[in-house]
Amino acid sequence: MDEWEEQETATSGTCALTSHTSNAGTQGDFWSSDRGEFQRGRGGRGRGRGGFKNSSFSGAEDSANDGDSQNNTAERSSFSRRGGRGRGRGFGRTDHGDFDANEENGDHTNVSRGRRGGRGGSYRQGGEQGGRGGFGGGYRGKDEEVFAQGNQDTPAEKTDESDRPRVTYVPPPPSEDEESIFSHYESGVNFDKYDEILVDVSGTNPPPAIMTFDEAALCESLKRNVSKSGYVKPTPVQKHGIPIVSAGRDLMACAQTGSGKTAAFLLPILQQLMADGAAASCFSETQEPEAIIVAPTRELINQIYLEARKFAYGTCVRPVVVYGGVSTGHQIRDLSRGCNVLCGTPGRLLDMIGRGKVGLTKVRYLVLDEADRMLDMGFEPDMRRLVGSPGMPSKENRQTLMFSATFPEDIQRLAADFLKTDYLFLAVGIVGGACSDVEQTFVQVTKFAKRDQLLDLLKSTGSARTMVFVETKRQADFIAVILCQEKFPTTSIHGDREQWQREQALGDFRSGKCPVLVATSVGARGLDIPDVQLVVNFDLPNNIDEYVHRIGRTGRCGNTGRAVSFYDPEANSELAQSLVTILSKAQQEVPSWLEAAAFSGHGPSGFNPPRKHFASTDLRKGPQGGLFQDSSVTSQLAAQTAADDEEWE
Ligand SMILES: Nc1ncnc2c1ncn2[C@@H]1O[C@H](COP(=O)(O)OP(=O)(O)OP(=O)(O)O)[C@@H](O)[C@H]1O
Repeated sequence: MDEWEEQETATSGTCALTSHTSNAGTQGDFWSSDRGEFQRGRGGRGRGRGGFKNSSFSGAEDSANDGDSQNNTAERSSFSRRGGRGRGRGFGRTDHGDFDANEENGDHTNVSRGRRGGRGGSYRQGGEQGGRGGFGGGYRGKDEEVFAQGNQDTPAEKTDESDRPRVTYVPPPPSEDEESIFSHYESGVNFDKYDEILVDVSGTNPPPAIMTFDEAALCESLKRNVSKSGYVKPTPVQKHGIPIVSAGRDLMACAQTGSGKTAAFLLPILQQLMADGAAASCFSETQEPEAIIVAPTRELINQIYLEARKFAYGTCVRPVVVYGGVSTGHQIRDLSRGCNVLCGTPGRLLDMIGRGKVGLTKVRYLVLDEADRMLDMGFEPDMRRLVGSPGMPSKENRQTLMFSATFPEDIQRLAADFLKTDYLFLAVGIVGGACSDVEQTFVQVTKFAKRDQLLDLLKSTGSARTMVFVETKRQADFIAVILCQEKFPTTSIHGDREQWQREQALGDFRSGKCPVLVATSVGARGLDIPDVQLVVNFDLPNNIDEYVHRIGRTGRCGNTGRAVSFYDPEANSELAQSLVTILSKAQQEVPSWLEAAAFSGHGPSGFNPPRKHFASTDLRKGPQGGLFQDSSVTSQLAAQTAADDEEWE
C-alpha cells in the first residue's frame, strides 16, 4: 500500500444508509453482459426533496469513495448542496472536503443554492461520510457522478468498520498498440456536405479560416498523427476553430454533433505546446498542466483523453485523465509521471487540486467541452470553483474555449463570465440544431405501448447497433432485462452502475458483443461510438438540447443515422413546439399530429417553464438576432429541470 492508498483508507468513512431504502432491490435482476447471466440489481435510492442533512463528506463527486481530500475540514451541519440525490435547494454550506473557494476563504456560512441537496429526503446524522442519498449513492450531476456504492460484486473493498467501501477500481491501461491507438471509423458519404453548412463567426477580428490541415502549420509529428487518424480535410468547426485558437482568442463554438469539435480544440492546443517545447516532468509532486479540459461525464472525458493521447503520440506532451469511480491513488501515480494536458470531470479534478497534486499556475488553456452542460446549475459551481482556485490565471491571462452542439441563450450569458470580452462566437449551422444526417421519426404512443413498440422496432432493425434512451436508471435496467429476455443482447449504462460496469457496458457495445445499449442521460453527450445506426428515445427527454445530443450519437462524421422517438402525448406535449422547430430546421418531415400538438397551446408556458426552446445564434447579436429562446427561462430553472430528468421517478 502506498502513501495514497493509506491516505484513502485512513480517511474513508461511512456511507449513510439511513435514508429511504424502500426502493432497495427494486432494480431487480438484469442481464449482465460481462458475465452473460442475470445478475442481482442493486438497491434503489432515497427520494424526497430537500432532505435535511447533517453531514460532511469527502471530496468531490468522484472522490467520495476514495476518501477525503487532504483539506477536508470540520464537519458542519447543513442543508447539503451536494448531499443525497437532491433536487431541493438546500441552504448549502458545502461540507464536502474538496476544494472550495468559499472554504478557502474561510467562509462557511454562505447561503448557496442547494444543487442537488437532499434527494435522499432523510435526516442524516453527521457521519463522516454521510448524506449520499440512501443506499445506492448520492447524486452529483445530472449526467453522472453518482457516488459509487459498496457492492459485493464490485472490486470496491470495505475499508473500515463503518463498512464504507473504497474505490479500488483501476481501469485497464489504454492500448499501447499503434494500430489500435489510431483505429477510427470512416467518415461517411455526407462528409463533404459539411462544406455547405453556413458558418457564422461573430466578434471582432476573427482570423481567416484554414481550408486544409497543411494551412494549420502543424508540426511534423502532429501532422503525422492527424493523418494516421484518417483525417484528410478539416471539418468546418476545425477550419474556423483551429485558427481562432491558434490566434490566442477565446472561443465559444457551436457545431452539430459528430462534426469534429474535439480535434478543433485539441489540435491547436497540442500544436502550441509542441511548438513551445512543452515536456512532461515527472519530478514534481505537484503537476502543473498547461491545458485543462473538463467534460461532464467520465466516459466522455476518457474519450477526449484518448483523442489527446492519440494526437500527442510520439511527442513529449503528456495528457492525463482523472475522473470518478476509479482509484484516486492510481490517478495520482499516473499524474506524477508528468502532465501537460489534464482531462477531468470537475469533481475529481477539484479533488486533485485540493490535494495539491495539480497546480494551476501554468494553465494557458481551459476547455469546457459540452460547455452548456458544464455551466448549467449542475456544474456551474464547480466551474466557478475551478476558475477561482489559487493559481488559476485570470480569464485575461488564459485562453478559455467552450464547445458544444447546443448553446442556450441563458448559458451564453453565463459563459461570458468565464471569457474575455472579445471572445469569438463560432456557429456552424444552426446553434442548437440537430445533425442533418440523422433521419428523425416520431411514433405517437402511450406509455403502456412503448415496450411493444420497442420490441417491434428492434425486430425490424436486426442487429443494428442501437442506443435506447430512457428517463430513469431503474427503467434502464428494466428495459435491458426485457430486451435480454427477448434475446437482444443488451447492456446498460447509468449512474447507479459501478464504473467498471459502465466501462464494460460501453466496451461490449463498442465491440458489438451487445449491440443494444440502454442509457440514461449519462450517455447522451459526446460519446463517439462507431456504427451506431439507431437511437431510440424510449422516453423523450425534458429539454430539447438533450434531444439534440441524444440523437447525435448516430449520424456522425458524415455518416447517416436514424432516430426514432416515442412521443407520449400525455408526457411530451410541452416539447412539441421545439421538436417541430428542430425537425423543420433539419429539413425533415414534420408529422401532422406533432404539428397539431405544437400549436394546440401546449407550448412552454406558465411560471418558470423548463427550457424547451433553443438559441439560434450569438447572444451578443441582441434580441433581434434570431433567438428562439423564451427569455423568461433562466439557466437555473432550466438546468434544474434538466437535472431532474434522470432522477425523478
Ligand atoms: N477532419 C476529420 N476527418 C475525419 N474524421 C474526423 C475529422 N474530425 C473528426 N473526425 C472524427 O469524427 C468523429 C466525431 O468527432 P467528435 O467526437 O470530435 O465530434 P463532436 O463534434 O465533438 O461531437 P459531439 O457534439 O457529439 O460531442 C470522431 O470519430 C472523430 O475522430
